[in-house]
Amino acid sequence: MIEAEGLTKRYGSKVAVNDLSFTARPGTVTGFLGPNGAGKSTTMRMILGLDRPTSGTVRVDGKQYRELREPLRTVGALIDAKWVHPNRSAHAHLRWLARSNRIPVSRVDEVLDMVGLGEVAGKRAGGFSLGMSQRLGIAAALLGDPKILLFDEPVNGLDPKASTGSAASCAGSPTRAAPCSSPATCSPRCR
Ligand SMILES: Nc1ncnc2c1ncn2[C@@H]1O[C@H](COP(=O)(O)OP(=O)(O)OP(=O)(O)O)[C@@H](O)[C@H]1O
Repeated sequence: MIEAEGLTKRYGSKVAVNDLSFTARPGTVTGFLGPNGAGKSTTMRMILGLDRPTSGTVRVDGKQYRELREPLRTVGALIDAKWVHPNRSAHAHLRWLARSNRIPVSRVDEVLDMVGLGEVAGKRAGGFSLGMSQRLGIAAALLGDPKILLFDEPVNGLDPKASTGSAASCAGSPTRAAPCSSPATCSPRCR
């Protein structure tokens, strides 16, 4: 579960997120909807401790992200698919993530196969297309088999087959709309 209370982020005089409160409950697909610049990515970065709120709190399973001992086992995230050292192979990138969270290295091969990158596991991530990078980011999010997955525009660059695949798996999930607490935030039913 993710719980935000009065979450606010200002960059100088710019208010990126204004007094946002919401609960993203287990077994639901919760979406952040809003125009460009509405504060969706900033909200996700605050959930993951990559941005510090100006005020308010956000907790993942009752804790701040930085308090999670092996965070990849609780929450898997894809925020920026190009955040990978370009000279590392897909396998090497996932290996260090796995080791940092005491995840068996055997899991690296599993998630690479899941996202269809098994055949290019040894290739430099810097040479990947956007869609391949997105797949690698999704593999990283799945690495710790977490209960919570947090994705920022995950189908950017994915081919129709991959995009439809994610929609199909979504269609089978139990979903429930959570209350909207800000114009920029709501929880649509999975379509
Ligand atoms: N590091 C930063 N420094 C200054 N302003 C920032 C910073 N990060 C984001 N902003 C500003 O905060 C606002 C919200 O940005 P954010 O990236 O969260 O929007 P978004 O809803 O994810 O947009 P998009 O749909 O285009 O991805 C924007 O006005 C943006 O310019």
